[in-house]
Amino acid sequence: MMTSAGAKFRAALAAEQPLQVVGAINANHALLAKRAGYKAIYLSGGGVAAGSLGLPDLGINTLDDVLTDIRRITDVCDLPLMVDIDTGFGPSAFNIERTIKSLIKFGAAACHIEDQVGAKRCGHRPGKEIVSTAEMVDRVKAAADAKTDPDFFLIARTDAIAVEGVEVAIERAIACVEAGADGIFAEAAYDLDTYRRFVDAVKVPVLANITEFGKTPLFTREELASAGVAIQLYPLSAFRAMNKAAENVYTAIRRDGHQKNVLNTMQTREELYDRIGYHAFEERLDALFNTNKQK
Ligand SMILES: C[C@](O)(C(=O)O)[C@H](CC(=O)O)C(=O)O
Ligand SMILES: [Mg+2]
Repeated sequence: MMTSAGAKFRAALAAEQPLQVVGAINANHALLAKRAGYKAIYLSGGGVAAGSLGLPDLGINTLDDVLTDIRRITDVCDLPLMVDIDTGFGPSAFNIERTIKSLIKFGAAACHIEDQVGAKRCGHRPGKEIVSTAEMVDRVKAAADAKTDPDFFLIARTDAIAVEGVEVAIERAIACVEAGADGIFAEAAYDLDTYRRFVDAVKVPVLANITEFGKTPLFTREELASAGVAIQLYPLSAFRAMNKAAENVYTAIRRDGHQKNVLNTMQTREELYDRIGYHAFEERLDALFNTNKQK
């Protein structure tokens, strides 16, 4: 029997502690992440919004926008993919059920669903609002019941730390685990002690979102390991770097009338072909032509 994506994610989690999960904004980056040695990758909601659609992370993108990006990644990369599904693309339990089933069908291994209101914001922005614990528990139950692969890894994210404090956030997280969450995402935690408290209380893998320029300090792997964190996430690191590099190139070519000053910042043609297996495809194409010729 083929190993499911969910089972692969669980194997990665068992093999590496904490498991480093990097954001891959597209299929090409998924291949780069695999090449760099990561055991799992991530599709960021903020990344789908900003990268694929040029929109802010405010709950604007739909399930279909996310599924398109998932499929493109899982078509070429066999690393287990964790997906940000924001508030689950509700409002009802039926929508959430459809979301989870579609994710599994498109090859995702794990996801996180959060307790913000539908008109959500980035977790590191002010003005967040959260739904009641009862409503979040319903979301998690709907998601857990919808798993067509029992190994699909369901993470409940709570944004409550910034809104109601750590104590309340931990209580919520415990309620989510009782409702069927396999892991907990403690969003916008601001110190190691908070992670430690979550880890001790929830007894399931805890995710630390180490996103740049946000509310969480850029804790190292060792620091997070010492707090018992199981998953460390870098959702948009490569995306931010890629955008900066693109801006530099656009500015330089516009300014200089040529690209010679920025050539050394570019991936070469050979490197690109190597990363996407271009030559192997070309060999198959040549073989195909030979076959055709013989006919
Ligand atoms: C993890 C996150 O949900 C994402 O969409 O990637 C964002 C990351 C970010 O905006 O830096 C979040 O933390 O809300
Ligand atoms: Mg997000």
